[in-house]
Amino acid sequence: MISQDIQKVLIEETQINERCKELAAQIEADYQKRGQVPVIVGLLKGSVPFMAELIKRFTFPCEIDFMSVSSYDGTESIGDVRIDKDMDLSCKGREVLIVEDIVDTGRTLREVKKLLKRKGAADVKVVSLLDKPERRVVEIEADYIGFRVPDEFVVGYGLDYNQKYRNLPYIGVLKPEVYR
Ligand SMILES: O=P(O)(O)OC[C@H]1O[C@H](OP(=O)(O)OP(=O)(O)O)[C@H](O)[C@@H]1O
Ligand code: HPA
Repeated sequence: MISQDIQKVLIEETQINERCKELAAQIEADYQKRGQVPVIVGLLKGSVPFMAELIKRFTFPCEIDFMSVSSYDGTESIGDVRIDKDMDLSCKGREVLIVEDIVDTGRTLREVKKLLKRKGAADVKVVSLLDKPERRVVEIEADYIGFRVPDEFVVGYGLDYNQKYRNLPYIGVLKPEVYR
């Protein structure tokens, strides 16, 4: 059982669901005012559970797409951001809402925002389930944040360690022996 590898739970599933409700209401109010049909772009793979929980609460018209970018090897940021899969839809002249699982160093977000702006997106906003501000090396903030987390490597609810633990329904910290 993967839950045996967890040292502590930081954020319970019920807290995540509650926060998703609040975030969805806030985003809905903002986008309704704008009157456009935004493209909601999930960054694979970590954003999948959060995106699913969030978008089912939207009642405004929107389109969904995904991008795949990689920037981590184990617990280490490789410093470089690689685009493995681009959006299928065009973002030219569109309002884009990026869905992230975590903003850590900020490098991924900087590169993805840069790319979408270069491709002509009219507006790029970001919603992230987690924010780890102590680790930031790039000056960037998400527009909507679920929870702030301390400077610890977290897993669950989409977040992985070496591709595992994404399916945990909560956010937790692994036992140190798992990294050995
Ligand atoms: O702020 P940063 O330091 O750039 O880190 C945040 C990014 O790192 C993780 O992606 P990863 O490359 O591990 O891909 P994944 O979503 O498939 O796990 C996470 O999903 C964010 O996209
Ligand atoms: O704390 C983290 N956990 C999982 N993936 C991550 N990518 C950046 N930071 C993290």
